[in-house]
Amino acid sequence: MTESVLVGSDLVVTRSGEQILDGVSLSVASNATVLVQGPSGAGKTTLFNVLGLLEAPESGTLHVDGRDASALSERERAALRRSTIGFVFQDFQLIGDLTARENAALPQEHAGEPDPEWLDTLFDRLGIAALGGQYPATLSGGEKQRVAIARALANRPEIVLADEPTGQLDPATADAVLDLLFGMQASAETALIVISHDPQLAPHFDERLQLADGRLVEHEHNDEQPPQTPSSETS
Ligand SMILES: Nc1ncnc2c1ncn2[C@@H]1O[C@H](COP(=O)(O)OP(=O)(O)OP(=O)(O)O)[C@@H](O)[C@H]1O
Repeated sequence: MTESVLVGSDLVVTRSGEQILDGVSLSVASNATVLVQGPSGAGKTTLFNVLGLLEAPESGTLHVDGRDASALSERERAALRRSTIGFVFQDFQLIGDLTARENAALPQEHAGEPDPEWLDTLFDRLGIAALGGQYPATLSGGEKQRVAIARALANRPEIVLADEPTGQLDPATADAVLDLLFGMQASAETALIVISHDPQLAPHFDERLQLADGRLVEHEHNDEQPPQTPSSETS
């Protein structure tokens, strides 16, 4: 049985008296791919922030890589976030006056663990090896997204969280970016949690969660196991 790398239980977030997350519970296996869907305003980005330790829930518990995040100080949560989670933000969030390579290297710098060979590997696999010296303003949306993916994976995180990673891309580039994200997820053995409106993404994921009004209203497992061979009962 694969162990869970992320376990949220009864997560609640309230803003201005309104429940934005209303008792969300979920468990993500260490190599699972999970798609979180839901209409605008359902609470997807809020869930992304909570699962990514960017925002503390008002109540409920969250275990990340076996550690109870609710019991940690702000500083400890930041350290846990840096060491276990890679983020791909909807708007890339690349720093304009750093090159692509410098942007992707940031998590390694923050952790004090430079690993230029791994960055080379990431840039190669993502097809952006030639773009390392360029600044974000000179990159296309798809190229920026690839740099953002390289940055998310720079520290070999256990969990990658991606908020609408294909939202700003044309369909062909979106497909290419998704392929890369899945390819990297499989080879780096991370859990991949993607938030997206796009219903076409669903078949690619092991699990699909549907959020509505801050609640998890559906949880589907996509069983792609090959059909079982007839059991020994006939032999
Ligand atoms: N800082 C805030 N203060 C008050 N309400 C907020 C705040 N941030 C988000 N909300 C509200 O919380 C609800 C959920 O927002 P959230 O961004 O998590 O939804 P979402 O599912 O990601 O939406 P979208 O798909 O449009 O990005 C929305 O009704 C939003 O208006």
